[in-house]
Amino acid sequence: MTPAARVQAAIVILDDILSGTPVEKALTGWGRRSRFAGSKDRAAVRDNVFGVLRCKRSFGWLGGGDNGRSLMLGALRDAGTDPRILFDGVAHGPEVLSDDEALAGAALQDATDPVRLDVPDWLWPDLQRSLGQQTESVLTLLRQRAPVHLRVNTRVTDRDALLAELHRHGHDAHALAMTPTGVEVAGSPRGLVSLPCFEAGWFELQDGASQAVVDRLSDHVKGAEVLDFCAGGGGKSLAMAAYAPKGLVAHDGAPERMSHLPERAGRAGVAIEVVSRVAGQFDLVLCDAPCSGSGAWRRQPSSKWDLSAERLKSLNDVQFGILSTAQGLVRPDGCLAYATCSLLDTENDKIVERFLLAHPDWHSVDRMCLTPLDGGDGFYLNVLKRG
Ligand SMILES: C[S@@+](CC[C@H](N)C(=O)[O-])C[C@H]1O[C@@H](n2cnc3c(N)ncnc32)[C@H](O)[C@@H]1O
Repeated sequence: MTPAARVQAAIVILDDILSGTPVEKALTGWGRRSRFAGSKDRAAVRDNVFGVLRCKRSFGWLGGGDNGRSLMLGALRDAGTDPRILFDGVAHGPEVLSDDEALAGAALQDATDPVRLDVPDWLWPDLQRSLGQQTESVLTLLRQRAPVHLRVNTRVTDRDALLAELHRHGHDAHALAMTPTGVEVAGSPRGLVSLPCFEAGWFELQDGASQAVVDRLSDHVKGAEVLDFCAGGGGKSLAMAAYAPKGLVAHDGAPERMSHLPERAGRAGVAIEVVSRVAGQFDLVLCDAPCSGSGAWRRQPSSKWDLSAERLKSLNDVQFGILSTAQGLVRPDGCLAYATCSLLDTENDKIVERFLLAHPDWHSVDRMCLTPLDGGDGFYLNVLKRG
């Protein structure tokens, strides 16, 4: 496919998404209808779509509209590319720009802050209150593509050996500063999971901030009975398993989300008991709660636009409910850890405050707040104890 044809494909997919089709479904649907597209084409089209979704408001402003065509037009203007080069009317590419389209759009410096920084208006006060002076720099980073991070499985190898193996296979990779287990790979993650060292359990794809959360819990994990109460796909369970707990149980309110965990644990050479009902009490209970995902908007940009005040409020109630249930699963001298990949204080400190008001026998013993300025996703952790 030509660059223009890739742009036209992105326009079609974006229009499908804007009409309500979920992102992955829209991409898969286009992929099925476009057997001629090779893997590089598919990757480039996907990149176009995700690039626009991250910057939907500012690109719409630059392109003078909010349909797929205007958004791609804005994307090209933002990149400093003359759109007439790609909107040239040649077969499979976008139609030539109309006079109206050529004149539409305005300079970004005239846009409001939420438009310029690509967030919904209603969320702007919450973001400003939560991020303070870092609001502009954090939101600017969230407009860009997320870095690719790996977690070395220290039960099998070490970071230097993994780096050497990645270099040997032609990947440009370096150690991450924010976690001793982290590696950043330049460019795309494609091909990484086909490496023999992946099959041998040397690494998992995991953002550095997720790893840093588990590092921070490592003293509570070593030799302890641990419950990962919201295990999902098991990223944190696997990372905790590397810190040698005495036992590790994975649970999730939607147990089907853990379906690949036994296979992943087998590859990593670690023991994780997957349960749909929890029995007993634990030294550490981690609640990696469902949240807005605002710290990971680079990876899931559509969740930025799908979030609403009502949805946030209902997430807050779920978060509080999870902590209230999970505290009963903690041994008297154990720890309850609350984590989210959110940047919003309403999902972080405010939930912990609400929990402590309702459960005055608990108090906070550790707290960590990461933003993309630290090198990975935004993440929040608060560790609570009784007494
Ligand atoms: C942020 S995800 C967990 C990600 C996972 N810990 C990881 O590192 O890959 C949150 C998970 O909480 C689960 N969940 C939602 N409500 C729950 C509840 N009431 N009790 C337990 N888990 C719940 C969701 O199904 C989802 O898998």
